[in-house]
Amino acid sequence: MIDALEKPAIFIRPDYSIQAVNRAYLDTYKQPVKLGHSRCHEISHHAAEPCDRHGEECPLLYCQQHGRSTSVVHVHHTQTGLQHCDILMRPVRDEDGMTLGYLEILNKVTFAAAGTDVNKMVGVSAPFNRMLNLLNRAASADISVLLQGETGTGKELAARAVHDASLRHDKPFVIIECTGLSEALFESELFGHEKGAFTGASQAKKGLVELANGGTLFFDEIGDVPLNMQVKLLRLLETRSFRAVGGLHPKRSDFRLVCASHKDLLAMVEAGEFRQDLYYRIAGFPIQLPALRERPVDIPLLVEQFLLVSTEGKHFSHAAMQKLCTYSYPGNIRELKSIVEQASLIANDSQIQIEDLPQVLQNHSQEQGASDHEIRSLEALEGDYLAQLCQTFPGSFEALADALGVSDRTLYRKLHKFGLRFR
Ligand SMILES: Nc1ncnc2c1ncn2[C@@H]1O[C@H](COP(=O)(O)OP(=O)(O)OP(=O)(O)O)[C@@H](O)[C@H]1O
Repeated sequence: MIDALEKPAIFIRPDYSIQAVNRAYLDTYKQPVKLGHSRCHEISHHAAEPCDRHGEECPLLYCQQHGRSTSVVHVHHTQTGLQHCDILMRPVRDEDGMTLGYLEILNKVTFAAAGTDVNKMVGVSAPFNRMLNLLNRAASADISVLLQGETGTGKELAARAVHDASLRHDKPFVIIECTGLSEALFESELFGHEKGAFTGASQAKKGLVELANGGTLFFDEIGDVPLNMQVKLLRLLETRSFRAVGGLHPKRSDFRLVCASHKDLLAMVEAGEFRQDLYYRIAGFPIQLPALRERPVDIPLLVEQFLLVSTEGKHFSHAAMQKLCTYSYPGNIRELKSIVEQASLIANDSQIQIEDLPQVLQNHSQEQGASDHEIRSLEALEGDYLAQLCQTFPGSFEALADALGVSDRTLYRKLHKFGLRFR
C-alpha cells in the first residue's frame, strides 16, 4: 500500500522504528533504511533521539497522546541538503480499533529554505515552521487566505508562496496595492475601462481583476480600503463578476483571493471601520505571520541571505552579530535587511564591526547595557559563555557538545540561535 503513495512515506511503530518504506522516501534521504531497525529521527534528522527531546514538536507523540492525525513542518537532512518537510502523521488501526502504528507522509515545502536562497522564504525557527505549515495547507486548497502580521514580516512573500505552491502557479499573480486608492482609481484599476469612458480614455484597458483570471489576486493592505469601496469589493468577491467603467456587460474572472493587512481587522470591524461581511468573505483561512522578535533564531540566517545579495564576501564580527540578534526590530525583516545593507556599505573591511551598525542599534545596545548592570538574563549569559567556548575550547565540536552534556544537534541549535560559529 505504501508503494502506491507518490510522496515519500514510511510506516512506523510507537518506538519510532521504520517497518515499511516506499521508493520516494528512499530516494529523498541519504541514510540507508534498515527495516525494523532504523528509526525515523535517525534518517530525517541524523539524530539519535526523537525530536521532542530537542524541543521540537514530535508528530508521533501527538498522535499517541491525542489518537488523531497531525501535521507539522520540520527541517530534514535530504539528498539535496536541508529541506523543510510538511509531515502528515496518521494512526493506522486494525478492525478492532487497536493502533498498529503510524503512517508518515512527507511533503517538501518548496517555497522555503533552511539555508540561503534568494528566491525563497528563509528560516528554521519553530514559529516560522508553524507558519509554513499553514501556508502549505492553504496553498493546496482554493480557499481565501488572510495574511496578518506587522509591517515587514513577509506578507507579500507569503502571498507569492501560496500562489507558487497552488494549482494556479502557472497563471498570473496580480497585486492590488490598496493604500491610497481613490474611489475613481479603485474602479478603473480593478475593473478596467472601455474606450471613451472618461476624458483621456482613448483605449479600452483591462483591469487587474480581469488580468488575474485563472490565477491569484492579492489585495495588499486590505484594511486601507475605505468603507464606501468595501461594498463594491464585497460584490466582486461574492459574484466574481464586475463591470468595466463605461461598460454595459458584466464580465467574470476566476481568481483565488489572498489579502494582507498589518492592521487588526477584527478590531476595525468592532470599531465600525471594516465591514463584517467583507471580513468573513476574505478571512476563509487567516494566518498570522510572526514578528521577527518572536523568531530571533532566524536572524543569523536572514543576515547571511541579505549579505549574499548586498556585498561580496563581507561578514559580521561575533560582537556585531550579537547586537543584531538582540535588537527588537519594529520594522521586522525589512528593517533587518536595510540594517544589513547599510552596515555592509559603511564597513571598510570585510568584517563588519559594531561601529558600522546604524545608530538605532547602537542606542538600543547602550540602553541594554545600562540595565545589564542590574541583572542579566540566563539566556544572555548562556550566549556569552558559548561565544567564549567557541573561541577557546581545544577539542572538536562533538567533544564540546559532550563536555556541555548536550547532543550535537542541541549545541548546533544554540550556536545558531546566538549567531555563533564554532571556530
Ligand atoms: N522569510 C524571509 N526570508 C527572506 N526574506 C524575507 C522573508 N520574509 C520577508 N523577507 C524580505 O523582507 C522584506 C519585507 O517583506 P514583505 O514586503 O513581504 O513584507 P510585508 O509584510 O508585505 O510588508 P508590509 O506590511 O510593509 O507590506 C522583503 O524584502 C522580503 O523579500
